[in-house]
Amino acid sequence: MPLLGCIADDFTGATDLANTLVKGGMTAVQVIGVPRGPLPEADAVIVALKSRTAPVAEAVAESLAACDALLAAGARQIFFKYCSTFDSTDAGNIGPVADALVQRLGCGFALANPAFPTNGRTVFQGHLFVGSALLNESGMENHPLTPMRDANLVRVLSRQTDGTVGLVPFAVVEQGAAAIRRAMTGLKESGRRYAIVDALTDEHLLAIGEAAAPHALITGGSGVAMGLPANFRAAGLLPERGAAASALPPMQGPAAVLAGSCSRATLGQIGYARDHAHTLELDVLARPDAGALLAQALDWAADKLGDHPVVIAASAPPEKVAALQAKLGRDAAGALVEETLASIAEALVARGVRRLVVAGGETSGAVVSRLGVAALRIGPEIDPGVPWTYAEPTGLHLALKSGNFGARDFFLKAFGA
Ligand SMILES: Nc1ncnc2c1ncn2[C@@H]1O[C@H](COP(=O)(O)OP(=O)(O)O)[C@@H](O)[C@H]1O
Ligand SMILES: O=C(O)[C@@H](O)C(=O)COP(=O)(O)O
Repeated sequence: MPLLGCIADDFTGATDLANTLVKGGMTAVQVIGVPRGPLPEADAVIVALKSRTAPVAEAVAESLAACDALLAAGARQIFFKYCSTFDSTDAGNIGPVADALVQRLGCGFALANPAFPTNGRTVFQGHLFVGSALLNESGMENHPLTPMRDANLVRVLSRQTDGTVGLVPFAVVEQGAAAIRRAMTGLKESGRRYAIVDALTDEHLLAIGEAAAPHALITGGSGVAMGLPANFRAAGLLPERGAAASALPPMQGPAAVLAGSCSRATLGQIGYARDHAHTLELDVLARPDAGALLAQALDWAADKLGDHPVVIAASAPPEKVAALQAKLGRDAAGALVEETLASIAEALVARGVRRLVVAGGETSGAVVSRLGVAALRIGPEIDPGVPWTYAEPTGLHLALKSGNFGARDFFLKAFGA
């Protein structure tokens, strides 16, 4: 019976959250899509949805179905995981999904906190920073699907909900868990449905997690989940599990990287890979045809597959992304690239690839769905927020890298190359 039931709005986000919980000593399994049968045995079950950019009604319906399955399995607390850069549009989907969950759980209130200080995401006076830049000056203003043009999360979330949004500011968070809990209770009693909670450090996140122990619903990035294992331990529900929480079968076999993220970090990682691995950069704009791009990639990879990774990227800088979107429309451009990379993944696995890194949340969703993966067991961390996973029933090792995560050498380092 899971202690914590999680609903993640994309697949990389789900592994990021699972990774945090495993590091905190919980066993965690990521299931792909709304569970249809019995849930796997784990302290935390993370349902990975591809709902971040889905139509609002679909995102809400799937999230509620996931919530119902988790509650039916006995989950004691629900966590709604979204991006540490609050990826969403004014239409949603963070607000509408959170609204639906608040209503389903009858809790009237939830905190909202995307901070992830280890990866440079902090929240101060309700404003989200990426490193030293405000969110809207961090490169996220150019995201292909969810451009973030306002760093004030109170405002951003207010535009997505008919509830009201308050703030638990830094000065309160600094005082620790009891003060944070009092502030959240005060906001709830004054009619606020949400509180954006400031956090600059892991200590802040641990205090927020402790303060939220009695909450039915927590919403945020993986950072705010850091404090949750201790709550279950303090309640006598979670035994000490040590390293057993992240053990996976041994990894071996041909290696590949597929990149569909156009984030600054991923573009940098592709730049590094150019000098250290066989790297193919697909020119989707010149040839917007999934079948032709698949044929090109397979032809190129034919004599290169082996223990040293091959890297195949559709990623492009903002002006090229904008040009493809102008030609095809935003959603069709994204769907074409996702279809292309999913087909390449399927063909590479058929040709023997056993270890695969996928860069990008939407991209990972497309690839994992195509590969027929039902669940991911979480293994050791490669870089903050990105673990190796073991995909069942396919027996592949997969690392789903959030677009913005990972060091510049991530695509080599993941394979020890
Ligand atoms: N060259 C390109 N032109 C237009 N869109 C692209 C291109 N390359 C990738 N995309 C799309 O951009 C989106 C990137 O989103 P995602 O995979 O979630 O990355 P991130 O993790 O950085 O958010 C995907 O829908 C992908 O298909
Ligand atoms: O919280 C995060 O930043 C990640 O877990 C995440 O959700 C990233 O999504 P993508 O950048 O779309 O991979």
